[in-house]
Amino acid sequence: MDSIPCALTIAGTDPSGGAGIQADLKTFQELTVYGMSVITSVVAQNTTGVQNVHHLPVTMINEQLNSVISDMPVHSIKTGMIANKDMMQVIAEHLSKSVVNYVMDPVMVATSGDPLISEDARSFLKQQLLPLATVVTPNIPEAQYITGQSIDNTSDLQEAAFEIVKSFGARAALVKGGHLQGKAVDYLYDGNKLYTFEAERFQTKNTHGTGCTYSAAITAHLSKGLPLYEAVKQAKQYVTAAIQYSFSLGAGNGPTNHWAVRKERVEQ
Ligand SMILES: Nc1ncnc2c1ncn2[C@@H]1O[C@H](COP(=O)(O)OP(=O)(O)OP(=O)(O)O)[C@@H](O)[C@H]1O
Ligand SMILES: Cc1ncc(COP(=O)(O)O)c(N)n1
Repeated sequence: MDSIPCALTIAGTDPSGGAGIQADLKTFQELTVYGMSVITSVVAQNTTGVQNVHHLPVTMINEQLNSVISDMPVHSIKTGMIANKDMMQVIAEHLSKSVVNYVMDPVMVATSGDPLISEDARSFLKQQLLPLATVVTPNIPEAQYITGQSIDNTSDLQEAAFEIVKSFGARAALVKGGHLQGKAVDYLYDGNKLYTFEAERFQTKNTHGTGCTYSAAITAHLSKGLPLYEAVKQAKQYVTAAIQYSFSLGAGNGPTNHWAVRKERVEQ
């Protein structure tokens, strides 16, 4: 491996800086990983919701991928918002040739409730992209869509993690319990073992970009060569601190705080 760990995010943008490409690059930077990005859609959004979306032509997404892959070392890849099936097809072609870890955040809807991908993209994601993933990181609505089962408690979360690996072909599934009550519990199933990651729940509405931050932190740790369990463990610590100290910025759901982890490290 080259001396500098390098990670690539393929996702949409957030000009307010809380989610999407911007959240991913902040996370990579904070975790001392060299960050690179391929933009799928330019999204006019902020803490209150999505105002407009402009999808880049598929040829442009393909060319961005070629530019990065032909020249730069890529030690891990994450995908976030991929709005339509055509985009997914071209991204899947690149991913199927790649041998590096692939973290799939199956982004479907923003925290604000605005849909971010089309119906046909959802089904393509489930059938074609999921089997390529080293780990997929659905929240509850996304895990419900993938499995077709409702998730009301932690035992349903565990079942969903098993199901996504056994029936849908992801190598591992991290099903996130952020949308339940009580402790913030997530389950990772890697085909052999089920792991539990538990943290205190903070009473805050400022959760814009938590899913992006978490999956980007996992990607960063994987590009440093950490095994999956350790990468998720450290990423959970990162996202928990980023939520604990999240910013009350904007009129809606404020963003996560990427300095929080550094601040905690300094204070220890
Ligand atoms: N209020 C909270 N306090 C502590 N941890 C939380 C809180 N809300 C969510 N989490 C944790 O944050 C991570 C992201 O989980 P969540 O289920 O919210 O993902 P998501 O829905 O994809 O995020 P997003 O809000 O960006 O769409 C998980 O580890 C979850 O347990
Ligand atoms: C470009 C982009 N990607 C992902 C999300 C989801 O993040 P969240 O659910 O936290 O709003 C988003 N809002 N925008």
